[in-house]
Amino acid sequence: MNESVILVVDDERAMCEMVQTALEIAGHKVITCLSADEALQRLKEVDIDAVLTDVRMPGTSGLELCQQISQLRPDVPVVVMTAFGSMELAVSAMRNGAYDFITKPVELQLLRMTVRRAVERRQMSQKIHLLETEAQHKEPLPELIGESEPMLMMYDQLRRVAPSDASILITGESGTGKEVVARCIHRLSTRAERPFVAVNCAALSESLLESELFGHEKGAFTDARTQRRGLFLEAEGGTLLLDEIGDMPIAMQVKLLRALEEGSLRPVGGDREIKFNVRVLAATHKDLESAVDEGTFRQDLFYRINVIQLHLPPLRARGTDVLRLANDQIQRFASRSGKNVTGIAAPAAQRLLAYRWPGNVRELRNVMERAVALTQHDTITIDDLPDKVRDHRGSEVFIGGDDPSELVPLEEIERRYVEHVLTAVDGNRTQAAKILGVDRKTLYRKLKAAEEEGE
Ligand SMILES: Nc1ncnc2c1ncn2[C@@H]1O[C@H](COP(=O)(O)OP(=O)(O)OP(=O)(O)O)[C@@H](O)[C@H]1O
Repeated sequence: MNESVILVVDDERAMCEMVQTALEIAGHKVITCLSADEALQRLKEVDIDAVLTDVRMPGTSGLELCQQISQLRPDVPVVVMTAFGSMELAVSAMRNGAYDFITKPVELQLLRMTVRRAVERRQMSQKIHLLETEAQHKEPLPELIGESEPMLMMYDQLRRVAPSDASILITGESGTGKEVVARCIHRLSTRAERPFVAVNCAALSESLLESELFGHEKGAFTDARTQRRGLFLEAEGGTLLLDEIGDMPIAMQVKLLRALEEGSLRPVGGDREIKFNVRVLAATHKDLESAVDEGTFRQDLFYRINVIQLHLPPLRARGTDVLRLANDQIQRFASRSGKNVTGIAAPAAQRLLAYRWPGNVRELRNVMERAVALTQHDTITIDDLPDKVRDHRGSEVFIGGDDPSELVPLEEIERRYVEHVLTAVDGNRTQAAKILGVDRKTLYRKLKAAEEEGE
């Protein structure tokens, strides 16, 4: 049992001291309070494992204290000390949420036993809660396919951050599923019943982007024949995803930051400020920190949107998720086209695992759509795969032939081998690091370098 903290509440100082000594001998840490109000304050400040309280006290009574703790901190067990013979008081304390009672004069052996039981109960229920939330956090999410270790870690993080209102920056290569993740955050947030709106900041010129986001008044510019509300106001109460934020023109970045800081915007051509209540998510495949260094992305905006970062691993780091995703796509495309295709033949599966997927899940989807359309079998074969996938030799060949033009640098061999090991262990980095004989930090560094190279 870890060292536990017991809060002892009694208006008699001598009683507090006696109980304190007895419990400290038993290895507990003890905090004493002379009133219930002081105890409630301490409960807010310190992680208390159990409370031991007198019932009759001036001001807030021990019974009221039981009631308040059972509402505010139902996880903290309360043991009441009642005078010998006042059984009714003990019963009403239990009705008010007390966990147990002991009678005064306190028998020290019994006191220690009762307190130990209360502490054990709390630690047990904490453990159960932890296990329950861990299990829940690691469960896959319905929108996302993938059970590899890096994806499970991402789901865990996503579930933790979704309910808060914080800005989240979703990073990852193109086609890794950043928009799907943004929708998922919205669904798990308190804003789920309100709109989710996404805009691609790279697709619009600066002036169009401003009117797209903030709206415009009628006649604000040549084409503005009618008034437009803009996406911020369309997303009112909900979530706005600013996709490809790394490509937002710098002048627009200034206007966006101002709007985010003030929680209000001014439509193009308008002269009034309109308040909005929108959670902003941003996504990018670019390294924004480097963009800040290069002066193409404003540092103040970076800090504003990067409160929490969720990183999506590239598909090549997700082990056998490639096959899970491929099978899902096959099912979709087969049922759409009415073809009877049910899976992937083993040699084709090997090629899918070896290929680097620079376009990630989007590229895989296109490859599977084509394969389902082409195949004349009930499983996808090597012949149904495009040349780039079929001919990719990936990690099968570590050393080329004798032809010097086929030989590759040592670094490339290392990268291929790291990927090969990661695929074999289904993306489990701890296991991969063990096999490779490096610590996890070194492995992370190597993966990051490989990821940057792949971009
Ligand atoms: N884990 C996943 N499970 C199922 N489908 C996925 C997953 N990840 C991505 N997809 C699908 O892959 C396609 C690309 O995903 P998405 O548009 O979210 O990627 P992105 O990272 O936002 O790309 P870009 O950076 O180019 O905007 C979509 O059709 C999406 O539904």
